[in-house]
Amino acid sequence: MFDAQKADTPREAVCPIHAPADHPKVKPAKVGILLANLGTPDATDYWSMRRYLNEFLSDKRVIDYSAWLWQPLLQLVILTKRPFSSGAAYKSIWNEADNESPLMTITKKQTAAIKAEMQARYGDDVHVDFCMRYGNPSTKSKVREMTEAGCQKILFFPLYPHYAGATSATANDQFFRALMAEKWQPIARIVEPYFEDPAYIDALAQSIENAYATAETKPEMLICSYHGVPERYLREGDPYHCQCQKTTRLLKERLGWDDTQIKTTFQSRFGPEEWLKPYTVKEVARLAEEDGIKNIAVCAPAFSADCIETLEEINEEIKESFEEAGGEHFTYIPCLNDDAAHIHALCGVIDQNLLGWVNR
Ligand SMILES: C=CC1=C(C)c2cc3[nH]c(cc4nc(cc5[nH]c(cc1n2)c(C)c5CCC(=O)O)C(CCC(=O)O)=C4C)c(C)c3C=C
Ligand SMILES: [Fe+2]
Ligand SMILES: [Fe+2]
Repeated sequence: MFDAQKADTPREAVCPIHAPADHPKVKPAKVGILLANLGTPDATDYWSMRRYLNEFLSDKRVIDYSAWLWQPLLQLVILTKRPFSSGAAYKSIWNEADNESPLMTITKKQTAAIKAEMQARYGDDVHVDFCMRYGNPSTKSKVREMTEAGCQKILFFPLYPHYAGATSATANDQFFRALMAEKWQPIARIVEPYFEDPAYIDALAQSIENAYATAETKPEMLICSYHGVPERYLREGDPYHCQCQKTTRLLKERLGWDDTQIKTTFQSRFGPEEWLKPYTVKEVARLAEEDGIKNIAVCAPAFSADCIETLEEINEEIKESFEEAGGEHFTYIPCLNDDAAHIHALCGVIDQNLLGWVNR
């Protein structure tokens, strides 16, 4: 005799007497771990670039101007030109072998490594996958897949060490929108920013120590170049700037350095507003011209994976700016990507957030 009081899950509590014969099959409960990154174009041609940039730059969390003012400018001016220039920049770093952008390739590798680690710890109780905020694979499609696979709980993990409205918050918004479409909404948790996590700081420090140990000539200064946001966002309450400054401080302390050896800068300014300063592209030129610094290293702690902003903007444009100003040696230190120490740090963050949901 069916006993609803003894049923383990609410789905089992569907009374067999009253449930119709075609009642959806109940799947064993699983926990979904959904990693999220920004998104990237599907290809470098004009229309693929336009679709991607349109979705990205129409997001009010990214550009918060009134749609009445912004949309005509975006559709009629920016999206007629930028898809060409950005497409050319993507072309210079494109992963031709897999016909995808580096951000996509690296996110796949990170997901596979985290999946292996999580399954070793928790077996088939966990289901690991990734989605993107813009473009493919969409957040909505992955939430659907996870629910379909029997995930009654989902841990959503935006792969940004720092909180910013333009990154973590908009990824979370998209996740919540996806949940709105679910008939039986899974229980959800969101992972908080992990920039202070000692294992993340340690992984960053190790990558810097390795780069310094193998550099031809030891860099005189390390530039921590973070993606910028309009300076106004800080005044309006976005904590991103403070979290970046703190990351550099924690890194400096972990490396046992002083203020002359490490510096915070911000890159990727877009549009006419003032963004967070100093701007990386100007600061590296100033260091070479005014301070006579010949040898620098640049790392990008705001990015969990190498992408257009690091491989093209830092390692091509910013490098050029340094060299044109008289700099001689420019070392780009890659993002943590799928380094073992990074995967270990990310899995540690996931473990903390799974407490009470799974047993080892
Ligand atoms: C225009 C406003 C933008 C804000 C604000 C912004 C914040 C922001 N972005 C990242 C991370 C990434 N941005 C990437 C690309 C990218 N960013 C913008 C604009 C803003 N970003 C544009 C227009 C683009 C596309 C490329 C271009 O045309 O210049 C990427 C890389 C994606 C890839 O496919 O490689 C990442 C990652 C952070 C962390 C951030 C604020 C904290
Ligand atoms: Fe960006
Ligand atoms: Fe850029």
